[in-house]
Amino acid sequence: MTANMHAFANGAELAGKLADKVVEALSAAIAARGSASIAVSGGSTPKAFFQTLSSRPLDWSKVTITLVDERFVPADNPRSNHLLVQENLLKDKAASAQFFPLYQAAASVEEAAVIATEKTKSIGYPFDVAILGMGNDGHTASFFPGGSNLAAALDPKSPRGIITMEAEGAGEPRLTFTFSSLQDARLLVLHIEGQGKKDVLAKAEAPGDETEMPIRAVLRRAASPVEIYWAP
Ligand SMILES: O=C1O[C@H](COP(=O)(O)O)[C@@H](O)[C@H](O)[C@H]1O
Repeated sequence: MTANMHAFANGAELAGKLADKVVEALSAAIAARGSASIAVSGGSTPKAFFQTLSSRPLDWSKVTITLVDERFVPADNPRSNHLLVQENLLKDKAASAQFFPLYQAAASVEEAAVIATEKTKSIGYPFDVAILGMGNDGHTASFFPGGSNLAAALDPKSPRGIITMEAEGAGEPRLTFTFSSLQDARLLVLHIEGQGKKDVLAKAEAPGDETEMPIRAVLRRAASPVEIYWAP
């Protein structure tokens, strides 16, 4: 489908411009439907963007925030995406937003996925905004090459909701929204930084199997245009 590249001089400039774009999309959703939703990624890339976004004026009490994916670890674990969002986004002006975690204190990751799917249904689809990241192995969300549930995660016929993923490169078992849940977000962003990630993107844009670089599913088949935000 369509991908539009937005390149910036540095991460701070990117964080500001991406926050502008996201606030515009969330404000439009509130004006049109009375509420707004955003699914965000974890990892090392989004920290500065989260901090910038959290300081922006908006009726945050009408905004629901969730995660694109999560590790099967509680929120006090340093590797938790929830913790990253808690410390960098759910503060300042954005403190009044509602947050839906994916991690559930269930006996198994499978059970947690069922509970999280049920709980996040009330957010409503499509998401107004989904911000994806990308790993150096070409994964996005928790769609990992060689992942245990990769085929189901990428299948456009799989239902919206959360499924489990285990993979060599993933560390802990993961919880991830399916491709069908994310690909039609009203604003669909791929946020990457560094020359290395730009090179990975170029490889993903070349011919090759989706399962080798699952970000290809988004670049090739997302219903919404993919807005790529990049800085060196
Ligand atoms: O495992 C994950 O990694 C990706 C990319 O993370 P980064 O550290 O390279 O920015 C992230 O998008 C995803 O949400 C996270 O769970």
